[in-house]
Amino acid sequence: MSTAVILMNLGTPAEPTAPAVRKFLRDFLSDPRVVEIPRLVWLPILHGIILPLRPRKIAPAYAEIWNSGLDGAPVEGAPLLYYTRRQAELLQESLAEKRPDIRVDYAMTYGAPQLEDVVERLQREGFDSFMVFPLYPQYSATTTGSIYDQVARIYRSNRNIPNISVVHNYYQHPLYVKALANSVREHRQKHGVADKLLLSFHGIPKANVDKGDPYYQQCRETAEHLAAELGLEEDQWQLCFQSRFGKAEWLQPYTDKTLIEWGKKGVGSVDVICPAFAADCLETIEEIAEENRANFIEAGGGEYRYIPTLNLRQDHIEMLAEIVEEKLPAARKHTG
Ligand SMILES: C=CC1=C(C)c2cc3[nH]c(cc4nc(cc5[nH]c(cc1n2)c(C)c5CCC(=O)O)C(CCC(=O)O)=C4C)c(C)c3C=C
Ligand SMILES: [Fe+2]
Ligand SMILES: [Fe+2]
Repeated sequence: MSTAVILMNLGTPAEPTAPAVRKFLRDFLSDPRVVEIPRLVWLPILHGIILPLRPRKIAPAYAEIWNSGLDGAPVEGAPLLYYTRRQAELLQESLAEKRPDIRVDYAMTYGAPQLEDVVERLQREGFDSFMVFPLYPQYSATTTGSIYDQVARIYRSNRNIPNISVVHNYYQHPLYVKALANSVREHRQKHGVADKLLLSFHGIPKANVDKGDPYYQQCRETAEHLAAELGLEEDQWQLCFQSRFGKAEWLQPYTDKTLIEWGKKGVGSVDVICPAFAADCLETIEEIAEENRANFIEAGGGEYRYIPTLNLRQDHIEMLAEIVEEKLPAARKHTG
């Protein structure tokens, strides 16, 4: 049996242009896992309002982060795609000694490379066992759930179904919490300790959680684990949700409103970390490191410092390697 691990993230436009952003958003926002509004209501809004307008607004933001990550970090093309490809390369190197039998590749839920194409290519090369590894520490039907749908599609279109497992979540993994804590500690060594640590997770509609999505609970626990690991008191940290989209209520408290409130109260300094993202991307570089900095400072806040996501940190790659080794024990069973 030859096994391949496929790292996955959400996807990003092919180019920082309005047509490419439109194509990406059409694919992404047509997924009923992402927007659960009935199709008859949602598709006219998507095609009549969002796709004609949003790409023109968002493309310049993508142009700003293209070929440059946080603070001009060396990146080729879109940061999310670049970091995911490099994570796959570094994970391959990290596994080389202990598990030279495992191939590491990557795919995106929306845009390229598509999971189905990657699996097909690897099957042609002789791989018959796959571990799909969504780089979402917390499970949500809107993200991880779509990846399960894509795996189900591969099952449906195959007679000889490949052996595929999916990593459901890893928010409780001790090495994940340790890597987050290390990133905060290293940041503090360089910049000092801020008055507050804001943990900003990507939001989802509140109704999804009311209907049973476990994402909120997993974010809460992640925040509590990290606060405990850092020895923070209740008033030193806050859990928040960012990137609200549309008119419905999303998970609260909202990141932008919290930072404005803190600015008005004259909070002297804040560190912001985004634990739900495995790589810096538009939602962190543009929305958190830039837009929300302006929100806080314009409202009267003092210093604002963004702590990069785990990206290519060695402890992040080692965490991925550890999860792969735990889930793919070298001693093979005699079934499946
Ligand atoms: C419309 C609803 C959305 C839900 C639900 C949602 C959940 C969700 N998203 C991420 C991570 C990422 N989101 C990214 C971009 C992005 N997300 C939405 C909307 C929803 N996300 C939009 C419309 C966009 C595109 C940008 C924009 O138009 O604002 C990205 C990629 C960013 C990039 O660099 O390309 C990531 C990653 C999570 C983790 C999540 C739920 C848990
Ligand atoms: Fe999103
Ligand atoms: Fe956004």
